[in-house]
Amino acid sequence: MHILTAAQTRAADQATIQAERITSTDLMERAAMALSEWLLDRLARQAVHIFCGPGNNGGDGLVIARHLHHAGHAVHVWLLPANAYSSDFTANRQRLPADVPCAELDVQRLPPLPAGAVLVDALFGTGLTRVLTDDAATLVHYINQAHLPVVAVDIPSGLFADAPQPADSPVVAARFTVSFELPKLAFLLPQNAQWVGEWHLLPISLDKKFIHNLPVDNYFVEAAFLRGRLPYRGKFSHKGTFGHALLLAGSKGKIGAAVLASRACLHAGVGLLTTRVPAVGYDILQTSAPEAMTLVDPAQDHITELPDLKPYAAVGIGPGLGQDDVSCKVLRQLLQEATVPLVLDADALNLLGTHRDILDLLPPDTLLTPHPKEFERLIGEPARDDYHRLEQFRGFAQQRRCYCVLKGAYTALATPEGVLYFNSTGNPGMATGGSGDVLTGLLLALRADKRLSALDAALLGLYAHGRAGDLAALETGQAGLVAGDIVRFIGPALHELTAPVLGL
Ligand SMILES: NC(=O)C1=CN([C@@H]2O[C@H](COP(=O)(O)OP(=O)(O)OC[C@H]3O[C@@H](n4cnc5c(N)ncnc54)[C@H](OP(=O)(O)O)[C@@H]3O)[C@@H](O)[C@H]2O)[C@@H](O)CC1
Ligand SMILES: Nc1ncnc2c1ncn2[C@@H]1O[C@H](COP(=O)(O)OP(=O)(O)O)[C@@H](O)[C@H]1O
Ligand SMILES: [K+]
Repeated sequence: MHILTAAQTRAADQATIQAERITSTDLMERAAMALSEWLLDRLARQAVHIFCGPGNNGGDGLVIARHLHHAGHAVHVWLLPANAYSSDFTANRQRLPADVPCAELDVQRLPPLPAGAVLVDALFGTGLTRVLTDDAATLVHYINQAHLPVVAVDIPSGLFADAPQPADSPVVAARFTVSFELPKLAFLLPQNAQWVGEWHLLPISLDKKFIHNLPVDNYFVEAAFLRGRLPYRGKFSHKGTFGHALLLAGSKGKIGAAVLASRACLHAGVGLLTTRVPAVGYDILQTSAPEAMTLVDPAQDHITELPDLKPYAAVGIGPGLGQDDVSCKVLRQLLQEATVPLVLDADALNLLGTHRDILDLLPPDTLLTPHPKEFERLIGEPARDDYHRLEQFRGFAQQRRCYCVLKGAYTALATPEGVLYFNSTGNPGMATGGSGDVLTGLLLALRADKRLSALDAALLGLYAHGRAGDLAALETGQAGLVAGDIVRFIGPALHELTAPVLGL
């Protein structure tokens, strides 16, 4: 799915209006009708108080008021006074049945809101041009202080769709944000979670062709985008077909990371896996991942030597590696000698951050999987906010010609071309030690599979990792989920994305 800017969203509205030969009032009716139905599916008998601004977001609120009223709900409409109103606002103000209570707000004397009411925030949407002040700001504080459930129409009022706002700007804190057709960048960033709440998208048949042709550099990745991209396993395949991966992982006290990454790699369909561990990990790995071949390092506690790379189709390094100087030498040598795809995680990334000269050795198309703290160490500069971090991230992938992952609730992938793909799967149960090691193993298996491009391997891996976590959580609950549970569901998650055998 494309992630559009506010300006592109407006253009898509206009294109739809022209292509379908409808009026903007018709499109508003369609959008607000969909939102009314969303509300009607969830409302019991609560009174609904709808706050409407002067533009089309407020117009949506008026349409919603009409539909809820016709459905028999007690609705109160509150209008924010303004000098000018959009024409669709005015049209729908006239269409509001006379028996719906509707009043202009006097922000000096705001009415008490009844306990148990549901609030609908239709003050400002994508037309927000500046930070809210004066009456609008007072109203936002009043809504937030009511501590009642708020449903935001399109976007919480006061929040920019695709840019940061100054700290302490007034923004409605919604429990639900219900938007139309496509997600907004603002929904995907941790700094906005307190306002956006749980977000939902409603289809309103915007012009697909127009949207498809818009130049975008942010995408939201769902199953439909990936389904069928993982090639099926041909009848006469053998283990060589799926590649032989090498994993360098583990140090004393962190052999579990090597185990988790190895098991994930095996469950993701790798043909053969060799895992290099220090001697302390030999028994552990052979017992807990017997399908992996173990290549024991001469040193007891850290990996100190790089094995011959010739047999391998891809190499992963980092989980539980530690940051010993000798391991750093191994990393340096790997970057200098490798001619196959690389996956770098955890301590491999931390080592790149502390030995910045090795960064210049990164082979093109290397896949790096930092979480935000590791990313900060990697680039050596803290981000001002989540938007700034995304731009650092995009710039890093472009400058280093690599694929970089930024892990989180909506894990992002940046490509060497500077395009960002946000993953849609995963849940907070995965915020548990070892989940990232599982991702590394999974990605390593897909990078060892020569049938997949670097981009497809990364996108499929991120999606399948989150999906496996979602399937696991159905069984364990989120709190009960541990990283090993994710491994058990990698197979089913990948199966959902696999092309049908000889499918047309
Ligand atoms: N996407 C879709 O597919 C569809 C979208 N639709 C809906 O349209 C919404 C966009 O509507 P919109 O363009 O009329 O803008 P909106 O958000 O109502 O605000 C504009 C008004 O606010 C004002 N204003 C701005 N900033 C301000 C500030 N800081 N403080 C005070 N005032 C401020 C601005 O005035 P001005 O900047 O000129 O002073 C103007 O009066 C969109 O979010 C969705 O709900 C559906 O109906 C159809 C399908
Ligand atoms: N709230 C969340 N929602 C979805 N996925 C999450 C969430 N928290 C963590 N994850 C996922 O779990 C993994 C955690 O990785 P990482 O922080 O490297 O863990 P570790 O170092 O313990 O292995 C990442 O893939 C991340 O996207
Ligand atoms: K709104």
